[in-house]
Amino acid sequence: MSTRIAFLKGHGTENDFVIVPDPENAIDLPPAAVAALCDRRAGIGGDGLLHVVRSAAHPEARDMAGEAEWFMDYRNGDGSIAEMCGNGVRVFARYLQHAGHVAEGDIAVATRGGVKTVHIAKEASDGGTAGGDITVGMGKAVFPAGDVTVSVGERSWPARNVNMGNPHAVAFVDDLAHAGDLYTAPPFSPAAAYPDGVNVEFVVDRGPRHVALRVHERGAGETRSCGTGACAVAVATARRDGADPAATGTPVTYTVDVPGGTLVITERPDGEIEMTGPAVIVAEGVIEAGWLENALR
Ligand SMILES: N[C@@H](CCC[C@H](N)C(=O)O)C(=O)O
Repeated sequence: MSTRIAFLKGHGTENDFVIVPDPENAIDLPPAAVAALCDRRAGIGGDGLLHVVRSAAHPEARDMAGEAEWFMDYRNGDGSIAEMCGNGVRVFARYLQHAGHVAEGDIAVATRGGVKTVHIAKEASDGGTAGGDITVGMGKAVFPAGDVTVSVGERSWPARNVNMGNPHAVAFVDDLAHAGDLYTAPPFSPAAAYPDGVNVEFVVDRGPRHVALRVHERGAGETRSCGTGACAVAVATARRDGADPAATGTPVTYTVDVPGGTLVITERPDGEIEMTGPAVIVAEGVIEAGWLENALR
């Protein structure tokens, strides 16, 4: 482990990340190091960590290097690995722009969930400091068969099993407060539905094609936003509402309010899902020499 590591801090709708630029994949980031960096009291703090590596330098991304120069090696805040992070990929693209690796417009980013197309919009004409919104082609949702139940305390709900590269259980509730404090992961059944754990979204209606969610993320706890979760919620809500773009040939758009902001999700007739939202770089610095070694003792 190098003793001096440059980092940045960023967020997308308040889903926040420690960003570790490491083009040549020279930094060893075992799960305990990631958890120490994401610790909100003793570390920098974040729901997750974005390890920024050239695809050609990472064994999991080498075969995507021809399509996408950069690989988002995403880790959850507890150090576990996830297939995809929707807010993370927007913040990742914002970092690449901030560092001068890419310009506004279309880029490709390699992820464990495949290559994602990302569009970095021009900065808003009002000169907002966060830059323009970023739109990500999130791929298609998969609906694994079988009923799932999610519970919190005495209450339980049927949930829609949606896979956005990573697993989600989407439960429609009468009141977001019914999700409780979400200090622990909501139990689900059957256990076989999610052998590797699950992200659980609780959803209420806000208006026509407008919903709000709370989320408990696998590997992070309750967060202020989840991009893949918002996509899972949009498609689950569309099916509940009888809206299927593949059947009608018309794209369907949902506005998804999350505790940390708003995301706009469109499902196209070919099943491709696009997510649009903000991505902000907050700070940058250097990790104190020796701190990580001490944290890992
Ligand atoms: N916050 C993310 C999802 C991160 C991964 C998730 N916790 C998992 O383990 O699948 C997002 O914005 O999609």
